[in-house]
Amino acid sequence: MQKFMPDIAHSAEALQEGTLDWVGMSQIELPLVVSSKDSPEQHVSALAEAFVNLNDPQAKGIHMSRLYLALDEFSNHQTLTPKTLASVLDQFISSHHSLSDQAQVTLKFDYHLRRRSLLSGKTGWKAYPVEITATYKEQTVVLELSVAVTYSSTCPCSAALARQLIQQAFDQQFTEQAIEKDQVMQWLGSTQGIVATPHSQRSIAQVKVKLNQLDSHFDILSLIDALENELKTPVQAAVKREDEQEFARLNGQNLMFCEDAARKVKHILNQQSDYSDFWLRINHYESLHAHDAVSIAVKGVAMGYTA
Ligand SMILES: Nc1nc2c(ncn2[C@@H]2O[C@H](COP(=O)(O)OP(=O)(O)OP(=O)(O)O)[C@@H](O)[C@H]2O)c(=O)[nH]1
Repeated sequence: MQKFMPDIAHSAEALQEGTLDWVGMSQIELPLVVSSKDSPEQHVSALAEAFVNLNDPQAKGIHMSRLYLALDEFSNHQTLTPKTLASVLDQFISSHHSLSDQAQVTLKFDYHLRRRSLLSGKTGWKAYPVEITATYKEQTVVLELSVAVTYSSTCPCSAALARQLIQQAFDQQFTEQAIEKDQVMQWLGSTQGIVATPHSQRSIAQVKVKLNQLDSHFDILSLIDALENELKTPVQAAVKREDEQEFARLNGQNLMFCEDAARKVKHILNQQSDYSDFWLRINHYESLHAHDAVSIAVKGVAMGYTA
C-alpha cells in the first residue's frame, strides 16, 4: 500500500494568485536520435527545456515530473521528427488538462556532418549547433529550427587598402616604363608582392526559421547547405594545401562586410518555400578591432519575427 505523502501541488494555496506564461524545467539532459532528411539517423546529447503555461491563478504549481517523464519516454522510444515532437506537446497538455492549454519544448544539440574538402576529396566532421523548438498554442503547433554556420569573412575595405599598398610597392620596385614580365612574376611571388593583406576573421551566421508544416523529417542539412553555399567561405574540416589555396581564392573572390553577408543570407532564405518566417544575425568577430561587426534581419511578415 503506497504510504501517504503530502502533495503541495494539490494541497497548498498559491502564495500570490496569478497566471503564468511558462512554467517548467531547463537544462534537462536528453540523449536523442535525430532523424533529418537525407542524413543517417544520428545520436545526439541534447539539453531540453520543457514548459506549460499555468492558467489557473489559484493553483500552487504544475506537475514537473509529468513533463520530465514525457520527455524521458520520448528519448527512449522515439526518434526526433516533427510529428514525434508534436506528440510530446500533446502529452504535456493532457497531463496538465486543468492547468494548461499551451506547451513548449526546446532541444539544443550539436549536429555532426561529414564535410568534403574543397579540392582534395578528403572529408572531416563538423559540428553545427542546432536548436529545435515546438510550441503548442491555440490548437496549433509551430516548429522552429535554428542553426549556426561558421565561415570566414574578408573585409572589402581592408582589401582595397591593401591593394593600394601593393600598387605603391610595385611602383617603387619597378621605376622603368618597360618591365620584363619574368621580373614582375618573380616579384609577385615574393612577400613584397603581397606587401599588405586585408583583415579577415572567423564569423558566425545565426539563423532561425519557422517551418511551414509538420513534415515527416526535419531538414537540417538543407538549411546548412543553403547557407554555406551562399556564403561561399565556410570554415573547413580536412584541409590539404590545394584546399587551402582554393579557400584563399574563395575569400579573395567573396569579400564581405557584415551587411553583405546578411543580405546574402536574407536573399537565400527568401528563396526557400519551406520557411514561413526567418530571423538572422551575422557576427563578424573582427580581427581589426576588439568588437564585432553585426547585422540582423527578419523576413518581415505580419505577426512574424522582429529584429
Ligand atoms: N510545480 C513545481 N514543482 C516543483 C518545483 N520545485 C520542485 N518541484 C517538485 O516537483 C516534483 C514533481 O511534482 P509532481 O509532478 O506533481 O510530482 P508528483 O505529485 O509525485 O506526481 P503526480 O502524482 O503525477 O502529481 C514535486 O516533488 C515538486 O515538489 C517548482 O518550483 N514548481
